[in-house]
Amino acid sequence: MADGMNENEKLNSIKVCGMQFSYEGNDKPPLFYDFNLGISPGSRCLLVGANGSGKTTLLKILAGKHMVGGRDVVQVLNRSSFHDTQLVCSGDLSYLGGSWSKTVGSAGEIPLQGDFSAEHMIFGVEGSDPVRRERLIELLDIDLQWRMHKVSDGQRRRVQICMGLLHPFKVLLLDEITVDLDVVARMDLLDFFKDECEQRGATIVYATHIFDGLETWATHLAYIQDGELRRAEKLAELDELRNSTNLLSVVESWLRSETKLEKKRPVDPPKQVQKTSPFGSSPFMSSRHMAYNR
Ligand SMILES: Nc1ncnc2c1ncn2[C@@H]1O[C@H](COP(=O)(O)OP(=O)(O)OP(=O)(O)O)[C@@H](O)[C@H]1O
Repeated sequence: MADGMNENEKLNSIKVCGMQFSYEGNDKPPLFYDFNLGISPGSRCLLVGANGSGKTTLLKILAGKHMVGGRDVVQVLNRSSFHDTQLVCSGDLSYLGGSWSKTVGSAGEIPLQGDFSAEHMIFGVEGSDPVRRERLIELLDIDLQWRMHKVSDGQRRRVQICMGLLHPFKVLLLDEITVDLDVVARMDLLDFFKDECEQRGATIVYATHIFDGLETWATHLAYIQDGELRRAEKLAELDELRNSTNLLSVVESWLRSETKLEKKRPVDPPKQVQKTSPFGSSPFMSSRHMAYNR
């Protein structure tokens, strides 16, 4: 189906098996416990859920920013997203998150303190294809003379998005990056993403609270509540959507009817053991549940 992909990659672009995750120093039950997810190549999967349900955390785990369990627990393109740094360095795996100061896709950490032009930022990303770069600059209507510390939030965001998309990703993780964009930029970008999936077999996971125009854009939907996967299905097979005006009302009804989930199992080993452990909270103590932040 997808150019440049081997047989293994065609099975699942993203695979999460029995994942457990807690934020460090957190006494609460794990945010994710025995979490499983599989996303096939070419999918455009919406990730929905209430504030605090775990969308950003999940995307960051998939992006390899937190180490969770062993190499086989979180796999992107059949490789461990945390351990295999080539995934991000090569541009195969790209993450576009909320904050500009964070890693911009395969472009690395971007300092924003100085007076940089959009041109400086965009052309500073090495190894990008000039044709793709021109297409993105045009699509996002970027003026290369923009001074990054003087532009609007939306204009700054366009440059960030452009940089994150310069390399032809195989898996793209989007954490609500369209909030600052005007409606034309947003719709053009969504069309671009659709082309990327249909023409190159790229896979996109998009966490958002804005559902305008997504009924026909997305192929799949994953709904999480309090770190638990409640629904994961093809959008075309979503019964509620047939009897509803739009996706917004479907998701709204899910969130309104959420009841508190039963407490997940406490983290092992039990606290008492941890307290009496000779290792205390040593960072060298190996734990399947420990999160290492990148
Ligand atoms: N750095 C952190 N340390 C400890 N707890 C955290 C941290 N970041 C997030 N959390 C907690 O993890 C849970 C999930 O947060 P997350 O940001 O993944 O939710 P979200 O679904 O992306 O929310 P939103 O829709 O508001 O963006 C929340 O209860 C939050 O308080």
